[in-house]
Amino acid sequence: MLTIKSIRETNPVILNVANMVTPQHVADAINFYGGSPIMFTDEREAAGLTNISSGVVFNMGSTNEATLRNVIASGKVANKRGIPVVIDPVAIGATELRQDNFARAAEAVAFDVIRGNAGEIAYLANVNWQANGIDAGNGDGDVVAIAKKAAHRYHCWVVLSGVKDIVTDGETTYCVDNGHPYFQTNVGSGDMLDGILATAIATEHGLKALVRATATFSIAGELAGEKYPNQPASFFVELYNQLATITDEVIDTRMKIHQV
Ligand SMILES: Nc1ncnc2c1ncn2[C@@H]1O[C@H](COP(=O)(O)OP(=O)(O)OP(=O)(O)O)[C@@H](O)[C@H]1O
Ligand SMILES: Cc1ncsc1CCO
Ligand SMILES: [Mg+2]
Repeated sequence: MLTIKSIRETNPVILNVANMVTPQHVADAINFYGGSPIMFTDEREAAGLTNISSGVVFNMGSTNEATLRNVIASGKVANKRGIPVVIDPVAIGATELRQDNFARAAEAVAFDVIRGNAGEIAYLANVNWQANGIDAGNGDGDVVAIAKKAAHRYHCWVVLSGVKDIVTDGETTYCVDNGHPYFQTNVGSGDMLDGILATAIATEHGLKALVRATATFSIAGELAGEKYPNQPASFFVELYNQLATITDEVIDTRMKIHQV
């Protein structure tokens, strides 16, 4: 089982192609959870940094031609070395450029995990959904079916986040029922989850590790929300405190997961 102790002992280096909005949030989340974050922007060190990493995260939130090259260069090395790749198709429904960029990344790189909200994963599953920019938006599709369809299409694990998080390999599917509405109030909580997931599977590769990491992040948010029930910004700072101090006992007690 993935434990907090094993994550902290492993202290895996997690390489990030970040977006321009939330790199500090992502670095802090990885660091407080027990990983060692590093960001880069120059393609000339993509291979060198991937070589020293145990997990990579590609956030497609503000990609340009240079960052897309970084994703492909790092992803190819990660695939060759068996280093897990997490990709976040931020707002992929919004523009054709985002869709082309994701397709180019998918053509060159095999992903271990796609993590997105319902609007993003619905786009990848070819299911009609009214996404709202970076936010999930509205749709009446079944999120379990959508996540499974995307997992089959890209041959990888999918974590579809929201009020309930769906974690699937396309066959075995778990629903995580923990969380707090203030996650949605804060920009970048999904990006932070990407880093948490990479840190988890860099420590222990498997669907169960992804499920536990997803629940851990949501439980940290529940605890933060209990401390600051009416202060969404304080919630976000407290989320870091909770990530830094959460224990396996608390996770075991509070975790609400079921197979669907
Ligand atoms: N209404 C909610 N209730 C409980 N938990 C939520 C809620 N909305 C989101 N979460 C949690 O927030 C985290 C991020 O998921 P979310 O779907 O908001 O990502 P996102 O839309 O990609 O965010 P961002 O683009 O701002 O980074 C997940 O851990 C998820 O469980
Ligand atoms: C606001 C925003 N724009 C591009 S990425 C990002 C952060 C949420 O992913
Ligand atoms: Mg997002």
